[in-house]
Amino acid sequence: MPIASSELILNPDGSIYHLNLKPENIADIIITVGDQDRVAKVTSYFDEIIFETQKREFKTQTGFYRGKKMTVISTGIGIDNIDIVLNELDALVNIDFETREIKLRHHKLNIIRIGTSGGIQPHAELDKFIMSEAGVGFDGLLHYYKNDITNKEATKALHAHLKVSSKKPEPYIVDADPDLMTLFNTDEKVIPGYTGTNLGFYGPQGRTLRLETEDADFIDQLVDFRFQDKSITNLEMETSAIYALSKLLGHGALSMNAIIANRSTGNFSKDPKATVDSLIQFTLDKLSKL
Ligand SMILES: O=P(O)(O)O[C@H]1O[C@H](CO)[C@@H](O)[C@H]1O
Ligand SMILES: O=c1cc[nH]c(=O)[nH]1
Repeated sequence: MPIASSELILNPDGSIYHLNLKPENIADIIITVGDQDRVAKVTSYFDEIIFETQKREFKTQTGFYRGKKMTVISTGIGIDNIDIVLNELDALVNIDFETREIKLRHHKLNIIRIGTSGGIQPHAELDKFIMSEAGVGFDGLLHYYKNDITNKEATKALHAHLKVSSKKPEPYIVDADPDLMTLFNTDEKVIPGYTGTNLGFYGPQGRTLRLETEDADFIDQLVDFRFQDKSITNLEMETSAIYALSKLLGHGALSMNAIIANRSTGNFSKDPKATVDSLIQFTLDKLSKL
């Protein structure tokens, strides 16, 4: 059955609705960044850029780094944009836009996020790189999809540990791609950890400016959580959904996080741009060996 034009929406030029991309515009290695200005920072290290486009916050450039074809795309901030970016990237490789049918042979992408994040454990120090071994989702997106892809033991341990308002979405934990983790984990610069993802920067990450939060000890509860030898090291706003949708759609995913704030010490990086630049170069070097 062809997918209806209200569901798979194509622009008049045949590109997909939000991303403005056609299947031939993307590589199998996809780097996602939140900030649209970070796209050009990544591709400034490319040997060649062969394609670029932008619609809203979704800026894309495709090119070659050390002979490897890669696409860099900005997702903007938040889980809602990840739902769009992951579904549309998958459609580009796994749905035939002419027939609107799902292709018989599955095409796998490797999706690597280069993001910024706030450390919540003392060892998630400013300007370090956290490799997310798992995404801990407080956002609820996964519950809108039929799924059986969570790390069940870790999720169960988190449910037993957390004491928060029942009005909040049920948290879920999804593991990173093991092959991508092996590629990135061989470097002393990398700190492995579980990355908490939530649907806001202030209240949902336990920040109070003028508003009081419900569950005032939420971050303390996250700091104290342990599963085997794992702890939640950092918080940001995309990783859990990237991991969840990648796993559901059969793609590999890994999230790399530049720690620019540390919530346990109350400090912010003196030079976040330099830290992000260093993570970009580190990630590109690793991906050139994929
Ligand atoms: O720097 P990026 O990749 O946008 O990531 C982090 O920064 C934004 C919040 O400032 C959120 O998107 C969060 O996940
Ligand atoms: O604390 C932080 C820092 C960056 N991004 C976030 O989402 N949280």
